Amino acid sequence: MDESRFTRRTVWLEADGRTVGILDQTRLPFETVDVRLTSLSDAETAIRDMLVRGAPLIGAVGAYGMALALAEDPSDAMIATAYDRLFATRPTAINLRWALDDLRERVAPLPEAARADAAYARAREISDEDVAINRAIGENAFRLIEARYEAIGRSRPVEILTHCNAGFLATVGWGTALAGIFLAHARGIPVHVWVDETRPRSQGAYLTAWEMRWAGVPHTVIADNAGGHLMQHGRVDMCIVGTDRVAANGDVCNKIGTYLKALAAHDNGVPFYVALPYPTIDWRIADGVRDIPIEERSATEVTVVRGRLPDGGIADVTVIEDSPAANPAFDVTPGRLVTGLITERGVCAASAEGLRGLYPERAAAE
Ligand SMILES: CSC[C@H]1O[C@H](OP(=O)(O)O)[C@H](O)[C@@H]1O
Repeated sequence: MDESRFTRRTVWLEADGRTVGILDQTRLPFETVDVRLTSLSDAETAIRDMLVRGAPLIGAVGAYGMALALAEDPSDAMIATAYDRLFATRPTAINLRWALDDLRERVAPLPEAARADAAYARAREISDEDVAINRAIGENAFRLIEARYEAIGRSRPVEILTHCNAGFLATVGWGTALAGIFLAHARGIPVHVWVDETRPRSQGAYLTAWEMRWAGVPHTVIADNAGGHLMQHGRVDMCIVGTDRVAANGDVCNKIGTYLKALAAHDNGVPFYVALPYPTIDWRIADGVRDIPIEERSATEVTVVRGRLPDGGIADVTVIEDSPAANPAFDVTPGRLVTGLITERGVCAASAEGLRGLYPERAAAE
């Protein structure tokens, strides 16, 4: 298998060693457009306006954003300014804070002349580590899919439901929730993926479906409200989703609508898995439902939809007029509704004990 297909750079460093390249995900699936980031402001805009999105990818671009800032001005004041401006772009995905904390800790002790190079080098390390971690998550998820295939007597494809986009577009490579699906398909285990469209930004319909077509994985896009019905009628063998922050008690924050899928899965005895790399764990939050900050995005994301016109052009169309709209971008699923957390180290219960068992050194350090 040509694994490079799944490590398409969603973020990369240009040959000049300073300019940062990204795939503009606001244009997918209608157009494939690369954008060059050359300043702190460019990185801020890219994250805030979701040209890049997905917790691990936001973390990697945040790291490059710090490097871009220090290339402009390597002062202590710029470290603080860049940290605050990048941190403020999106409040929920913990990977952004994790990356900014990491960069600040590494560059602050250095002489100003060494800071930019060190920041670029660390941003590259974070990016490369993300690809490796997600590949490991994929292997652990693959084993769950393979076991499910055996459990159904290898009689038909494994039916997997996913929400939003947690594929390679949400990371630097491989993805989290989708990594195991890519591996199962490539290794000849038949799978079919129910792709929640995931309103209002439609990351499922626009991005996950694009990845499924890219990888040749059989899939069907469904309205967000269809998943419960499919589970009720035995059409789903397992759910696998990504996450933007997992609290120390195992509560899972993910795209709005995830909690409703978890409730339907629990009610119908469908295993509900969440895939995540270690930077997505927030050891400082004891109760995710209570304490994870939920991003409120613009109501226009609900009232305006991007699509292709009959003449082939792309346009944003207002589909809701003259009424107020609300747009909480995430919700939190209690760990009791999660069958297991799939990490690079293995699968554990969505609980404080489960997480401490996989990451004893990190739990102790916080
Ligand atoms: C692997 S993290 C993917 C995660 O991020 C998405 O949020 P957004 O598209 O708003 O950045 C969504 O919650 C996905 O599950």
